[in-house]
Amino acid sequence: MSTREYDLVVIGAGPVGENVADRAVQGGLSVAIVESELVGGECSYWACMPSKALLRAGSALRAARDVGGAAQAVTGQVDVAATLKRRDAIVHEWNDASQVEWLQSAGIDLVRGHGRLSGERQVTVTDADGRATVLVARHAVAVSTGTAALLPDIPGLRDARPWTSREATGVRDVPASLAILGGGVVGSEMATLFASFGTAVTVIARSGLLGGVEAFAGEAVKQALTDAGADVRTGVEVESVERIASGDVVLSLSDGSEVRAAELLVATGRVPRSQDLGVDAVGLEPGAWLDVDDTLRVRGFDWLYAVGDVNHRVLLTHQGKYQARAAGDVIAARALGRAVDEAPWGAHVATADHSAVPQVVFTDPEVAAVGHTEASARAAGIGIRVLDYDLSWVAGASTHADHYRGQARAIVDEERRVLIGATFVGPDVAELLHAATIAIVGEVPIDRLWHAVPSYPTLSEVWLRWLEAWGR
Ligand SMILES: Cc1cc2nc3c(=O)[nH]c(=O)nc-3n(C[C@H](O)[C@H](O)[C@H](O)COP(=O)(O)OP(=O)(O)OC[C@H]3O[C@@H](n4cnc5c(N)ncnc54)[C@H](O)[C@@H]3O)c2cc1C
Ligand SMILES: NC(=O)c1ccc[n+]([C@@H]2O[C@H](COP(=O)([O-])OP(=O)(O)OC[C@H]3O[C@@H](n4cnc5c(N)ncnc54)[C@H](O)[C@@H]3O)[C@@H](O)[C@H]2O)c1
Repeated sequence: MSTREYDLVVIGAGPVGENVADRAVQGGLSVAIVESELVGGECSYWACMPSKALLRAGSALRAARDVGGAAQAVTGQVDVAATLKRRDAIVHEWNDASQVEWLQSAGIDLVRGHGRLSGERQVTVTDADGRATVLVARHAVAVSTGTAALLPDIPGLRDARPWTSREATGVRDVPASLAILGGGVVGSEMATLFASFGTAVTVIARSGLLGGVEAFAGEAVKQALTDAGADVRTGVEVESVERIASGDVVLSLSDGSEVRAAELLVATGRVPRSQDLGVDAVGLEPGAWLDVDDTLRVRGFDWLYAVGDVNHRVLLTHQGKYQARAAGDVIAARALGRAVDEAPWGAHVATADHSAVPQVVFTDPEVAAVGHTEASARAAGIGIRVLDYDLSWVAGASTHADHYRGQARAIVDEERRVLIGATFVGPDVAELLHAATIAIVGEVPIDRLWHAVPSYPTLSEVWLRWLEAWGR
């Protein structure tokens, strides 16, 4: 067994761990990063990148079909083989050589193998041949091990060999039919994707689609999926699952009906990858989320940090990377005795996690949201005004597409007279989102927004319509 010493040891080289390590090196620390699978993590190989690569062909085709002149040039369906090939290129054929090269260029030492905490400031890494290396951290250990798919306790489910998001995003043989359990972000995006491939999709959701965003967004996605031929069943649960002799999967639902499909995708949320992480060696519970303060330090420790999905603050790559920038900087500052800025919106805290999280869901239509929804603002006791506008009424929508359908909602804090939430639903709304994020984080007074003039004719003119609804 060999022992090596570093200022910081990071476990997990997903997008978040990579960024913690990079910032700490830039701050003057020596850093080792431990990875058991591929450098780049879930996001690069089995989540964000392959899913968005696969969804793009369908969305580009839908966009062209709704523009007279372009529509006439579209004579076929999505070319599935070509789409899978493009996905393979975007995930670098599941080879992490380029990410390893980047780690080297950034001055971060990679230790391949499974990392486990083996004591205070100590990580033991076991490689594929069973050899152990002990990494001693002079200052801190950061856990960025992410999440795995949650499989609910439904009779027969595990034996039916269901897909998780990994099999769906890594698909090679597109099934003729697919049942999807769960109507959250993964379920809705994968339903959109496989419907675009011509698969007969059935979604089974116990409530509506996309809980957590404004209800009109989930309803628009449900309508579009139904229009695309998918069977979307909401308000039902799966009671049991069986893979029958023919190879199909049969699901028995709470309303007495059955669904039969070639494959079943389970998209019912995530569990933290803390089960086999040695957290019990430092008094924490295996399999639990790691609870952190705003500097991403695990509560009760002065040397242990948890950054990204595994801390359960926000399960999104960009927000995890934002946390990583704060964590890498604060670890270096604390190690080297520099000033720490822990005030809200300071350099060393992830304040935006609480009030300004942006997310784009790449369904048809796209859903882009940041900050509060009407329901979350009211639940927080904030006095608000809701400004709704039909996106198809702005001039830009009529040139963008022939039958543009969309909706936009702003949530304004009446007392502070600032925007605290925005939701856009419609084709190509993703790029509208960042302006709203800036307005929320910057707490731009609504009266000043009158001077932020959207270009004509763009979809951004919805900002003007919101202001007109607010009044001056
Ligand atoms: C299908 C799908 C699509 C998604 N799409 C988007 C999207 O479009 N946009 C978005 O913002 N978010 C998206 N997400 C969420 C996003 O994938 C996560 O928020 C992001 O991957 C979290 O990054 P992370 O670095 O914390 O964890 P991960 O990306 O999960 O990386 C963790 C790394 O740690 C390694 N690891 C785990 N345990 C150990 C150990 N004990 N020892 C050594 N290494 C270990 C793992 O192998 C992995 O490489 C999607 C998720 C899914 C499932
Ligand atoms: N575009 C993006 O930003 C993007 C894309 C995919 C995933 N992600 C992130 O990845 C994370 C995981 O996504 P997800 O869709 O797995 O989780 P989720 O939490 O978004 O949705 C899970 C859904 O499954 C339902 N569910 C849970 N248990 C169930 C059961 N026993 N039976 C039926 N339904 C059940 C929940 O009610 C919920 O609607 C999310 O936090 C999401 O933000 C982001």
